[in-house]
Amino acid sequence: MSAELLAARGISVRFGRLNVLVDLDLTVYRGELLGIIGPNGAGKSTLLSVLGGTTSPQDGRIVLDGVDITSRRSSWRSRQGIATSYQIPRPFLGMTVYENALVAARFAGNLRGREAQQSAVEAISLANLEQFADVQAKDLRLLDRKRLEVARALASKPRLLLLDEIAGGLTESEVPELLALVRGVLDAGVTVVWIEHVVHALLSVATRMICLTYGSILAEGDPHDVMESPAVRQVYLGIEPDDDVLGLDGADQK
Ligand SMILES: Nc1ncnc2c1ncn2[C@@H]1O[C@H](COP(=O)(O)OP(=O)(O)OP(=O)(O)O)[C@@H](O)[C@H]1O
Repeated sequence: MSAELLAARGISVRFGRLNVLVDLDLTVYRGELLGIIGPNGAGKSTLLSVLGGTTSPQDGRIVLDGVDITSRRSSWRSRQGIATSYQIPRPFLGMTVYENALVAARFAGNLRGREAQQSAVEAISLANLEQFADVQAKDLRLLDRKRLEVARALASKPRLLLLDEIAGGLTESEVPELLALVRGVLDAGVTVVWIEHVVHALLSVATRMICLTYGSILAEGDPHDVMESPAVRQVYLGIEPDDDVLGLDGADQK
């Protein structure tokens, strides 16, 4: 079995005259958590939607586990194991947590009967939502709706989970609970690609990191090395090479 789960090659996306992704190559390795950061408008969400199949690139190829999926729709990709969770959860509000997970297992995962039921139960358990299984989604607080969003994705039995800014809107005290869930997903053997602006959250779980800017990869590698790269600090954090962010220059002045 190859270490590569997904390979995107030469991906270009243009919206009118705007080049959003430019001849981009991306490899996702089995079992990793690949974090993607970058300034607003860098093309991160577009990249995720290209992988998930909701945006078609003008150029490029995407291969999942040796199978060319470039021309496959998002519904086909979800049945083949690519699931996405978005920043703003969109569960069926009038359905219970269990019903939401079951619908995802059946329609996104194409599972039937007991297999669908079992997958829904396992996903709810992994998302730590058992106590809310019979609660309607509309009655959940934001953190639990986010858990449900991830549970719905897990119920389809993904090989690759795409997370689009799922920490957005949470309080600082809620972020660790979300991180525990993401760690559980990784431990369950699901490969994860996570776009996030809450960088400290991403840094605590990412095994590899990419910084995108203007639709191209600016830096790639060990998460802390990427964050410390002068180019990333300049483009993403707005810290110029000469900036004395720690106040060291003044330390010796009397
Ligand atoms: N469907 C679309 N039609 C036209 N332009 C689009 C479309 N989707 C995205 N864009 C533009 O493409 C660029 C990249 O958007 P994208 O959402 O991928 O960036 P991002 O890196 O995810 O940004 P953010 O961090 O703000 O979410 C932006 O300029 C955006 O306005």
